[in-house]
Amino acid sequence: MWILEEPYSVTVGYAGAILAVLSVVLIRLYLSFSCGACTSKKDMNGKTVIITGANSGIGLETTLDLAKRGARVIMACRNMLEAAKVRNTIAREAKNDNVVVRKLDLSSVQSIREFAAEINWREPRLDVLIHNAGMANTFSKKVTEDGFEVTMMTNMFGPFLLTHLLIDLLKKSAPSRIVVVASELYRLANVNMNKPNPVNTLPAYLYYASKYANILFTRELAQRLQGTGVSANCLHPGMIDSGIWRDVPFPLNIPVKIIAKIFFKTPEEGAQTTIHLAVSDEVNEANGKYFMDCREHGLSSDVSDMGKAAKYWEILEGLILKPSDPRI
Ligand SMILES: NC(=O)c1ccc[n+]([C@@H]2O[C@H](COP(=O)([O-])OP(=O)(O)OC[C@H]3O[C@@H](n4cnc5c(N)ncnc54)[C@H](O)[C@@H]3O)[C@@H](O)[C@H]2O)c1
Repeated sequence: MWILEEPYSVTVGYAGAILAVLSVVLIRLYLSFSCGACTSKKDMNGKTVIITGANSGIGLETTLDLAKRGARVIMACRNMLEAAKVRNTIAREAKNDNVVVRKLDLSSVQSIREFAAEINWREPRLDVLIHNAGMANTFSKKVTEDGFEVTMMTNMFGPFLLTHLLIDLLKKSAPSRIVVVASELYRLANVNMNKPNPVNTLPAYLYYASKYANILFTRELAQRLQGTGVSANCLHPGMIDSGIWRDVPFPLNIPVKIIAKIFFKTPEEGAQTTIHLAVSDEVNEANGKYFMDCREHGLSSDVSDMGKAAKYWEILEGLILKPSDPRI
């Protein structure tokens, strides 16, 4: 075996370490330059924005940016204690006291109805609704108190119900916007029209399916809202080093954490396309589109199928809406 003399092996060791650090720095630099940043300087004074899942990751960074622009930001969160702490930091940093926390658990029909009732009662206007909250349940199958599979409920059925319950306020405040945080991982899945509430499907697959459903939903929503002054667009934030990976089980979580630290973007970088869709005048005319790095992107042909989107919409109506709920 060929063994280096000690001074050489130390030199090679140092050189290797320097090369590794340099590679990571270069990767990080590339990631931050390749990430399209929202360039709009738009002031949001007088505008009200609701953002779900606002207390961590992409949602937190989006909230901070919108608060700095002067918006009234309603942080719709599950964990009130955690959200209140984050809210205070954001209000201080943004010098905006008009940031409030409201309780919303998207996995509970009752919580969604209570949240929407409070908003409709308290808020005179709603300019932007951002469906940001999301969860990825890797292995454990879970059914909610209402009998829905938890990932589909949180990521798709809940936002569908919430949109219906807030649509009159959005229309009253037009021009207004709905922004849906989907994912490029939609390409790995499909929705099952015959089994829309897939309680016995592999949970990891359902994250991808819920993101596919988010895109179908946005496209049909945009079509139905034409002429109302309310637009709906969706986006992929990039691969982001956020809490979404927290449920990856041991020992898989260790390489995932390392990969995320090196190769994924920061939550601040990940928030840019959401912010762009929420504020920028450049997207005034966009409706039913998919964005990435603050630019419009193409979709696969099957998720662009409007017949499929219309059919899925009707299934969701039957699954989650009451006859007395507003229809879009
Ligand atoms: N991180 C990524 O690489 C990535 C990639 C593509 C898309 N996304 C999407 O971005 C969005 C934001 O995720 P993130 O990466 O910031 O992760 P995150 O886990 O930091 O944020 C998700 C937020 O959703 C909230 N949430 C989860 N379940 C909820 C429920 N039942 N009711 C209310 N709130 C709930 C969480 O509390 C959290 O605040 C998600 O929709 C996610 O699917 C993330």
